[in-house]
Amino acid sequence: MITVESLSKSYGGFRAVDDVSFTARPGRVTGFLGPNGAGKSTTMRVMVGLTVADAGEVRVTGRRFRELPDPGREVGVLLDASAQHAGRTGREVLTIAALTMGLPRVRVEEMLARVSLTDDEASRRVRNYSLGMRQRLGIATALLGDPEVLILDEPANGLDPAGIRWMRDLLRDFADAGGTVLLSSHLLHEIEVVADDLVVIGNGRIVAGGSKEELLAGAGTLARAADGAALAAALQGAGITARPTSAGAVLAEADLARVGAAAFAAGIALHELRAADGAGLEEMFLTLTAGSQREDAPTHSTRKHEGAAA
Ligand SMILES: Nc1ncnc2c1ncn2[C@@H]1O[C@H](COP(=O)(O)OP(=O)(O)OP(=O)(O)O)[C@@H](O)[C@H]1O
Repeated sequence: MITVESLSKSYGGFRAVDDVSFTARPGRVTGFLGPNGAGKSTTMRVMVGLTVADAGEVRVTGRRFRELPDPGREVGVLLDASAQHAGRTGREVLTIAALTMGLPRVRVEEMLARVSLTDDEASRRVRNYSLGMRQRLGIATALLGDPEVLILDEPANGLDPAGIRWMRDLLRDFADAGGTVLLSSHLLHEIEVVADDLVVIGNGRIVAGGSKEELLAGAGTLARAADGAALAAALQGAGITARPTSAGAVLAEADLARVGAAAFAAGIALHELRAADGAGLEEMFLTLTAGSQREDAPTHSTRKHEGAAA
């Protein structure tokens, strides 16, 4: 369990994190979602004691991080996969971490196997690792102490599609075994597939939170017709809040039957009518974080890091 209460952090006069509160629960994968610069990394750094908050506090398994007697065995952390010492081999990185935590060396080999780093790769220096290999090594370090909680900042960066699938399965298994997972991303699709709960942050403030089902249920109905503008106008005429999406459809805040009936009454043939699901979630994400998006146009594939995948 991770509990964040009224957390605030400013840099100079700039409020990077503004009165943020949320909970990440055991047995669930919680996706921490927001555009670049929203405050995700700052919040996570405060969680693990790397940044001091101005106000509020974070409890991990009931205690502040600095009060945990054996933090590596309770919380697995991956904030920056490139922060490992470049001159050490992957196996050395894990061995040092294992020794620090008082774990047997056999655990190192177990973790290398768990993250699919081969013997040859484990013997290479980290400076020669690809970003995806660094992420795998970072995950291995996070899992080393068999923690209850995982805190991962953009863990899918640099992973290829098979690696992203592997990461999802790993996080799912971890949560299904009763663990708490908090993972951040600025890519909605990456989070949408794996997360049970979502916390959306924009401009340092929480703008939405809840289970994915709850958020999807509030996402409405997606309808498409030859003339999207005419459809939106007809739905609005019927008292339904409706707006065109970036993909040329209309997103309506009403159930399927009401939207279908309104289109029928207006003599508009629908090409598509379905629960908004992911499309609605994407619209919701862009709307909720509109004030903090860097681009006016809804660019869905904003990729900060090389190799980041949707
Ligand atoms: N040490 C610092 N000094 C000054 N400003 C900072 C510092 N760290 C973060 N910020 C600012 O705080 C804001 C939030 O940054 P943060 O890294 O938490 O965002 P983020 O949501 O993790 O973004 P991204 O998805 O791009 O990683 C940004 O505007 C950033 O420039």
